[in-house]
Amino acid sequence: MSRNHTIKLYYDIISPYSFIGFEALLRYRVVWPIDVVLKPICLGGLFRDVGNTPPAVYMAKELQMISRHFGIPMNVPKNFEDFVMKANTVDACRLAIAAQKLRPEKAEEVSRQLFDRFWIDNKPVKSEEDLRECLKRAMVDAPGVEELMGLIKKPEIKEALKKNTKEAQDIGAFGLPWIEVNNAGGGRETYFGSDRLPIIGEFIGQTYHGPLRHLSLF
Ligand SMILES: N[C@@H](CCC(=O)N[C@@H](CS)C(=O)NCC(=O)O)C(=O)O
Repeated sequence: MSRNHTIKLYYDIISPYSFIGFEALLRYRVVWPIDVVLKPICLGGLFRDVGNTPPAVYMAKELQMISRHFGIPMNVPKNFEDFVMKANTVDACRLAIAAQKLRPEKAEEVSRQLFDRFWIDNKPVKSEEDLRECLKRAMVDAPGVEELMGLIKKPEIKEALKKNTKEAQDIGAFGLPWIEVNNAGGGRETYFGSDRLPIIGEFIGQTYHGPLRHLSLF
């Protein structure tokens, strides 16, 4: 049995701060004794259910600075609001869940490729072709690509995305990334945002050394 702290990360590919939180936590897995559990959800559904309509004020400029800080080459399109409002990442998030079920060893890389395509290449992650491209980049084998593309249409995967979204709501989420930390001593805390690693560190008795610490360990 693992004696690590368990961190659940609730995220949606549409959320740029989720991308930062995803990479930040996965990087810290080699720095802190943590297990990271990925929980793709539907941010639109969460906002609707909790009645949140957040303003996108200052986000575009701030994101460019944050991505530099983290060394994640995100691109914030000029038509940022339009880009996000017109996007649909529901099937992308279903694919992230399907990968956890069918190709767990590829699940992280599938999410990463979806985030990369949307937030680095600024390309949609909506059509079958878009999603197939991400699976190929994640080095999923050809039969796996076909199985996963079939699986995202199945009720069990649609339900799993709804279940994760409801679970996030039940633990207080109103935005993303939403992070639940269960420390090894039995304590539990939840956090909103990719910028909470210093206080998460405090909760699990670890020090935060900035966004690039993992690089100095190899
Ligand atoms: N300070 C947080 C901001 C996160 C954030 O603004 N997330 C957006 C989605 S990308 C959200 O859920 N906003 C809801 C709200 O602000 O109420 C961070 O750095 O991660």
